[in-house]
Amino acid sequence: MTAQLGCIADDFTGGTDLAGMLVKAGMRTVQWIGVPDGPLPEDVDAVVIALKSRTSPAEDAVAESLAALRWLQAAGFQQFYFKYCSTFDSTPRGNIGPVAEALMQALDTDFTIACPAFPANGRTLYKGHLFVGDVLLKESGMRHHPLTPMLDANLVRVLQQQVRRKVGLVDFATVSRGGAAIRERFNALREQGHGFAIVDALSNADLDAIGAACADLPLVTGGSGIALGLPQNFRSRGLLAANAVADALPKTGGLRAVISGSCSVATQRQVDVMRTTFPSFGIDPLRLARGEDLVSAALNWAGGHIAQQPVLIYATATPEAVKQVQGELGVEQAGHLVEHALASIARGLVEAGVGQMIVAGGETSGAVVQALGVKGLRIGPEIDPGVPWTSTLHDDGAQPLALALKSGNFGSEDFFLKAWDKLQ
Ligand SMILES: Nc1ncnc2c1ncn2[C@@H]1O[C@H](COP(=O)(O)OP(=O)(O)O)[C@@H](O)[C@H]1O
Ligand SMILES: O=C(O)[C@@H](O)C(=O)COP(=O)(O)O
Repeated sequence: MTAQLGCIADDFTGGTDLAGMLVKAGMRTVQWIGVPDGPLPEDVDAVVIALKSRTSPAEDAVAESLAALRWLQAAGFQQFYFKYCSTFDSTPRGNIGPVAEALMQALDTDFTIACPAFPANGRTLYKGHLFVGDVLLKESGMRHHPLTPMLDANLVRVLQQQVRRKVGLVDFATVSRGGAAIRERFNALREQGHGFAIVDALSNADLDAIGAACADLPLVTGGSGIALGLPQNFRSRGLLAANAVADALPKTGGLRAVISGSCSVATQRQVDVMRTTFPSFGIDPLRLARGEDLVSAALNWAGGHIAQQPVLIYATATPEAVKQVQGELGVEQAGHLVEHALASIARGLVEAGVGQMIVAGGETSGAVVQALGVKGLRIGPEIDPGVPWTSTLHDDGAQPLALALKSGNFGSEDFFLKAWDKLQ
């Protein structure tokens, strides 16, 4: 049996996070970059179509998500999943709400959940409030995100600003009573006219219970955590092969590089740690804006170091530095300028023999993967929760590239140092 869960992710790191979770839970999963132009491969239980729609204009995000949904429906998928960030990255305009509502309408369903919880990475929800580690979302590093600063932790309120349908809550008291109680609450909310339920979750056991309660929902929306609980629904209906886990990657060699465009607290730390022992090259957006050819400069510099050891090329900066750059260039212009430069550098590095590359940052990964012309990814072993190694899929027999698309917020501080060992 194939084609059980059809997923749409709003960015590429989020896509690999979700795909890695599904592989871990026993679903054979392929990730496509953008809407596929071919048929569904055989023996695939889940497909993740990764879009770069998190920060695009809402109408573009909706149109792309609907195109992805149409492909998944044509491929025979029955249940659908909209994956967004575990820190609910969005602006008051969206895109979580508008995309979710458009998918509901296309699927002719009047109810879904919204649950970004990912306890293994410290994202928990209590009484509708999202915590990142020990603090509320609005007190976490996400308040300084360059593109989607999150200033409110109450997700009922945040989502309500983005949608027409009413948003309700399934609180922890209900979640802790298990799948049947959660399903009852879904029904009650639906009868009261709610279209969305924010669902509390503090642990993986809660995610399992929520997953069980979602077995019959045509559309589930959330972070990657909820994906832990869904495969069991297909397994208990006899729809998954018994020993389906396949996280082995083809062998890749080549030179090693890290490209970092995330400015998250976690990535700043990871960049600092790598800089202390490995050659590194910083990209200054203001110099880019003045027209300096930092792409060639970075590639020339890398050529002198990379044969001996992994190199780091980064735009990662503190919130103060980012604010100053954005003040001079504008938020979007600064983002695009940096993403474009890092993507060109990544392409140059691959042309120069890089075969194993880590990219930090969702938007940054999107730009890099598009510049490399990557169409699909096979999912490999997990480096840290939410970040698997992947290898690029090619239909022309080309040598695959090992890619780790690291969500800005994820990974231990030695992530850029330890990740390579997981490829052996
Ligand atoms: N020094 C900088 N100044 C301004 N913007 C930057 C700087 N460095 C990176 N950026 C931009 O910040 C954004 C970071 O987003 P992203 O790559 O998604 O990281 P994350 O995964 O942490 O959200 C990108 O658009 C990137 O180009
Ligand atoms: O759910 C998550 O936190 C991640 O999978 C994710 O979406 C990553 O986004 P970025 O932080 O923009 O990399």
